[in-house]
Amino acid sequence: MLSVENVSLHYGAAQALRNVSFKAEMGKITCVLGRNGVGKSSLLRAITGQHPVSSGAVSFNGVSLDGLAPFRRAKQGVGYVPQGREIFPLLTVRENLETGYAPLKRAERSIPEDIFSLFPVLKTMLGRRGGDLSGGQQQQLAIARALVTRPKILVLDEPTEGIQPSIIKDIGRAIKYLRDSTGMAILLVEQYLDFCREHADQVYIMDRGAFVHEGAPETLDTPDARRHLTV
Ligand SMILES: Nc1ncnc2c1ncn2[C@@H]1O[C@H](COP(=O)(O)OP(=O)(O)OP(=O)(O)O)[C@@H](O)[C@H]1O
Repeated sequence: MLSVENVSLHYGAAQALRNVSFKAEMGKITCVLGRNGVGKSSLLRAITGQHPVSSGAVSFNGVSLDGLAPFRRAKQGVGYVPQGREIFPLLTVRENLETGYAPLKRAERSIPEDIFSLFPVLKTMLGRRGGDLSGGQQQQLAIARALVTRPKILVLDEPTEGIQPSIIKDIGRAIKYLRDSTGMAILLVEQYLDFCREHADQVYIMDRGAFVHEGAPETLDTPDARRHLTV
């Protein structure tokens, strides 16, 4: 499992995470909810190594990730789908997928076929440039690219943001399939309450850089939880 213990993170003098601790278990979908700017992306940056933590510890399956560069975390099995997708617009879909080879040994460098079962549209668009895809197709490509790295934990930053409902459904189906078929851990941050309610096994709510609520998805409907989610 992924374990985050007492992590704080600063941007200069501004503190974005305050002594955050939580766990994301294998074979479970863990969802972190919160309003704009409460620190959700910062939490994922701390986990993936995109930004250094000021204090605290992050480990995955007993291996400390502290101080490791992002590509070394990818080698440990941390797959990242960043906010805004960060597709390479001038590379083709196939080339975007192949950037996921970077942490793999030469013999492992192939595109797993089940990516195309999850997201069939990608197979028909392998030769198209990433920048020509719709937002929803780019999100599917970003998830597929992370899957090429053979992650043991998939970390997604607001995967439903700006995406049409039919593709949100496909993404929901995909993460459930991945959880059930591979037993990987899935950690996602979201503002979209219904998506978390429907798919999460465990939810956390973040407010001003700290967790203020933890429980099963049904607990999202309590007044205490709602207080931290309404704008
Ligand atoms: N690179 C940065 N430099 C300075 N401050 C930053 C930086 N990135 C984020 N912040 C600040 O840190 C706080 C947490 O931001 P973060 O992006 O983690 O929030 P978030 O919950 O992911 O929000 P959103 O839903 O808008 O992505 C915010 O106050 C934000 O303005």
